Amino acid sequence: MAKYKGAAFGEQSPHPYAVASSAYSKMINEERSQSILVSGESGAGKTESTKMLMRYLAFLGGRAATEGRSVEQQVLESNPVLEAFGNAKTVRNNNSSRFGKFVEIQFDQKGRISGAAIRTYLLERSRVCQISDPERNYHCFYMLCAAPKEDVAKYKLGDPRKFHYLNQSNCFELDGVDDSKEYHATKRAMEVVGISSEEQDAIFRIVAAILHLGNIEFVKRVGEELDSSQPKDEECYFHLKTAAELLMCDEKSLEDSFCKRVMVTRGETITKSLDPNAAALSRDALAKIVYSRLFDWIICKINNSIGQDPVSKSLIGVLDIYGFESFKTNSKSTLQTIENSQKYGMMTLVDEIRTRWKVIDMQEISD
Ligand SMILES: Nc1ncnc2c1ncn2[C@@H]1O[C@H](COP(=O)(O)OP(=O)(O)OP(=O)(O)O)[C@@H](O)[C@H]1O
Repeated sequence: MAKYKGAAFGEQSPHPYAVASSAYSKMINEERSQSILVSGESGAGKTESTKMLMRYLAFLGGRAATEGRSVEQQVLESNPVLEAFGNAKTVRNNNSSRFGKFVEIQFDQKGRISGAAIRTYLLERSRVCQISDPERNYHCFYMLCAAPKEDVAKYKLGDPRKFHYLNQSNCFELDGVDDSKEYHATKRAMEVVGISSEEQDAIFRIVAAILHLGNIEFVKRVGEELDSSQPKDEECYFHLKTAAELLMCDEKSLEDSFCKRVMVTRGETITKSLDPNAAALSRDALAKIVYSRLFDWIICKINNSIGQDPVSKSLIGVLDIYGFESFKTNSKSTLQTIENSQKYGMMTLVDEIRTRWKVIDMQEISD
């Protein structure tokens, strides 16, 4: 680190430290905020490079250890929490970030770090309900299944192979990763970033509730002719009840929110029963929205704990964007759609998705 300090860009061998050093010097000398864009294919090393950039900025602008836990320490310590809830195993990377991240490091007049903010966007919500072999869902689900016995019993969990949102893929474990140890490490990191033990319990209750939601299957309601649905059997009713308990909501209302659709027209409210397929889609939609709101809440909590400097002089932003991927199911028409969107603008892409996949929710489109 010391070797790169003050060295001209290109003087030392290529390294993220050289980029961070150059951004810092420019910020001081030109009195202007700087941004570093970290881009590359999935698995190229963007997240690891981002961590190195942060460590180097902390080295240049950090405070002495005697001044208590610093902003830069907190930013670095928030990584395990972000990774537990926003990273998953993909074909290319066992710890792939499934969200974009912009970390803003704020500096004071003297070039010392005075605050920070983490902004995230476009978490891949579809992964919560749908995974393909040999990928995994978000790490936190497996960690919770591998938690100490009393926690597993409290959340009524168990073997991850029993949960539909996890067993669509045959991959449950990662080489060299012990999920039970990761569970403890994540809880420790949560504590460091200011998430209390009650809040941790609330977070894990939601994670467990999502797994229970996924196990509610629907069948046509007995004796009804038109579209209708109800949980398939006793086991499904158990998962419904457990999910309601964990989410602290009414079981019947939760069931109705899957099996019925309420439409409000001028002056009247119409309740329409849904068929089993539509009910399963409602269940998945709820799981996705709850998970993405949980993720946003965690980020917000971390930001409050780190603290921003409202009068900071300048900042260095580090953008760690999504890695590019080529899926097996990338059809020619999908690629054509993306090419068209580049030619004609974003709205073309949005419209094409709307018509081709009949999606109307904007968040679904961005996913
Ligand atoms: N500098 C490095 N030294 C050693 N190993 C590295 C380094 N950078 C990355 N790796 C290895 O490559 C893996 C993938 O890196 P990383 O998660 O940073 O990729 P990424 O580009 O952020 O991918 P994604 O877009 O999927 O999130 C890491 O888990 C690590 O094993």
